[in-house]
Amino acid sequence: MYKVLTLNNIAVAGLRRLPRDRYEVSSESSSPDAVILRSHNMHDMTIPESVAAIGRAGAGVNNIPVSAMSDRGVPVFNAPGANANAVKELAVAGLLLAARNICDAREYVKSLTSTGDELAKDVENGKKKFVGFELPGRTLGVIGLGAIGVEVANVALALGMKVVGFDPKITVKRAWQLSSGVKQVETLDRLFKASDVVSVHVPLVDGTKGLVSADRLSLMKDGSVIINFARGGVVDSKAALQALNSGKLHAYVCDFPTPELIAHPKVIALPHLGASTTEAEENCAVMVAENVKEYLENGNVRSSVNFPEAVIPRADAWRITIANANVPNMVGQISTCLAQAGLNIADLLNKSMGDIAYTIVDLDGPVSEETMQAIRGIKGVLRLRNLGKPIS
Ligand SMILES: NC(=O)c1ccc[n+]([C@@H]2O[C@H](COP(=O)([O-])OP(=O)(O)OC[C@H]3O[C@@H](n4cnc5c(N)ncnc54)[C@H](O)[C@@H]3O)[C@@H](O)[C@H]2O)c1
Ligand SMILES: O=C(O)CC[C@@H](O)C(=O)O
Repeated sequence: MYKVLTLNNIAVAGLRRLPRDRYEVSSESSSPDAVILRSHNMHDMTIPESVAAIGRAGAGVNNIPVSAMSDRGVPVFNAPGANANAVKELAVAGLLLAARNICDAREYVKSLTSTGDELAKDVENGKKKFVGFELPGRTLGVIGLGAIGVEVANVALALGMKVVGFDPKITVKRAWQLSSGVKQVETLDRLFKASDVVSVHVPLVDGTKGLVSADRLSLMKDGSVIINFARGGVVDSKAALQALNSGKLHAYVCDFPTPELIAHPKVIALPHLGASTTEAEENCAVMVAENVKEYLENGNVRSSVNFPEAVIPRADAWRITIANANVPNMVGQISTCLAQAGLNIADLLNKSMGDIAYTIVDLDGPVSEETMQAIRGIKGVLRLRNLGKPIS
């Protein structure tokens, strides 16, 4: 029986992918084989040694100690693209909320107590305070052209906007998806100078902390808009508040409220709602449950943020998997241990990503505990798993 600890509500459609005859899924477990979560902060918890895999039912992994897990030979899986449409739709909604002053206008209408002709007068008199702007001809700058950024850029073009994008590490897959109408800019400063609206879609890592800074905001035209459905830390919120006060910014739309942001009348803050649709929650849960199951049962790695993609279809063989430091002669030493035990290798795959290498070995006989100990003793081996024969 595999034990899976859930740290947030995970859509039932995903949990159903973990059959009850083989999986015990619970929100309390002291020795789980895997953890599945959404935004729970794992940095503050002690992660049991039993954990062999972590699955993030979403895109961002800044709530998970990924580097510490790599040191332990534990893959962290996420669900790339599974919530991109949901975030795109909310980013576009945010753009329209800001452009047409919809939140303030709604507040105004809610405040009206008049009726009949008086109400009609209040409506007509009040609306001049909420005159907005239209999108065609305005420029949207998209920072981060990944699963979400590409969708936001493409839909903005369809709405008649000019779109400029910045992503020095755009993948070939995303470049193919990006409309040819999106203009690439070479530097962030150029993007800020060119844009009426900037939307950020980058992960929160050291290099993106405070990326939307006072200096960059100062390059924008007066009355610009920042949209942040990435992470709170990507925008220097003090600088954003100052820019709102000076009129440099017309609005700051963000999914990550702080008391200061909530208190400001020009901030449109939402409760981390980007991925909160039934469809996105199900897509993420299904993708991550499938990938965690595939790793637990077959050792295959798909969509991990710290492990290389590594898949060997399951044959009628005994399988071991080894996560190790990406240094020379590891496969040689592992093969020697197996040869000394008289085991014949039927198939072997060795892949690496950064400092981590991962090896799947299919053998024509079972691996004894003694051989497992010998492999575990090789310097650089981080984690060894004996998966036996496939579950029939
Ligand atoms: N509000 C929400 O509910 C919600 C939902 C999903 C994702 N997110 C956030 O959005 C982020 C992006 O999601 P995604 O699915 O598009 O991820 P993704 O990995 O597909 O795309 C991220 C892109 O950012 C680029 N990038 C990284 N650093 C950059 C930098 N300094 N400058 C420019 N580009 C840079 C990468 O090359 C990549 O193409 C996630 O990491 C997460 O933090 C929030
Ligand atoms: O799980 C959520 O609701 C938010 C997910 C989102 O922040 C992500 O990074 O995918």
